[in-house]
Amino acid sequence: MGKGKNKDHDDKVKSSRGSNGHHSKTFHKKGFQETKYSVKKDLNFPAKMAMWDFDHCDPKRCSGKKLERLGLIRSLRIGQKFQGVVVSPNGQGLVCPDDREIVETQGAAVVECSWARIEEIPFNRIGGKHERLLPYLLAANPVNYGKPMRLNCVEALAACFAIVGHLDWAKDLLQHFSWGPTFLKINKDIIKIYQQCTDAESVKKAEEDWIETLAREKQERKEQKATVDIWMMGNPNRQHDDSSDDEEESDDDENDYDEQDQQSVPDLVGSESEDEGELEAKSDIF
Ligand SMILES: C[S@@+](CC[C@H](N)C(=O)[O-])C[C@H]1O[C@@H](n2cnc3c(N)ncnc32)[C@H](O)[C@@H]1O
Repeated sequence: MGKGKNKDHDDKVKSSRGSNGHHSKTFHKKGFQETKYSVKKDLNFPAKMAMWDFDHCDPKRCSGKKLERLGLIRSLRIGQKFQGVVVSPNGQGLVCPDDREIVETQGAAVVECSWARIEEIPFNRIGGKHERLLPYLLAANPVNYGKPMRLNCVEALAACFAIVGHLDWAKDLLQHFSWGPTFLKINKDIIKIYQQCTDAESVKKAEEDWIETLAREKQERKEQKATVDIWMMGNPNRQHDDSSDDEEESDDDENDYDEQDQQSVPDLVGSESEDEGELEAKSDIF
């Protein structure tokens, strides 16, 4: 029995040559066929995917490396260009539904690096003819959860596929990550809007409208909260002072309200500017 088990194991462990030219051993783990060092091709995925990997990240937490282990993505060398859509902080226009044909025929690529070390990337030696930014989307990965624009590599690729109309590809890709489906869930509404656009300009307009709507809704929520807070503070005073002159009391209340209102203005403005800072994180990042 022990012999048979070993034989079975030996059958599964095979030497193969990865895209980086190194020999590597493949092994089976949790239903996937992975390789110890890099690549085991999953030839079933419908789109080509590639990355320039600058090895900035912890391999255990790096989504690009995981895609590579799954055989879904290939590594490109510095100096090598990519024919498909390059989703990159160096992009000019935004990914848009008009990119669909390029993605379908040539695929999509990302730059696997640390956000903190982005200035070290030799963007002039990587990339391609179709370099793109992503429009406003929220990250769902554990490192940058809830932050706009700070997507990791698998989220960036999935976002690109979803925007060009391949939500099915996005789902397939993200299902390899426990938090992956959450990315599509928290961005569901805005992805639908982007999918209905055509070119980069229309996506830009949709993005601006979305950010404006978010900012307005946030402002309204704050105003509602401020009003509720004022009434919560005001009502007990009324109850305590019911013996005093109604008119005078009413004037005081009004003054109190004004004062309160005045005081709350800087607070609202202050916290709103923080929010705007968050909404404008996109321009801060790039
Ligand atoms: C900076 S790396 C971080 C990778 C991370 N260490 C991981 O585990 O995947 C993320 C890459 O995804 C792409 N990306 C993410 N958000 C983007 C955005 N808003 N616009 C353009 N590209 C983006 C870029 O290729 C970027 O270099």
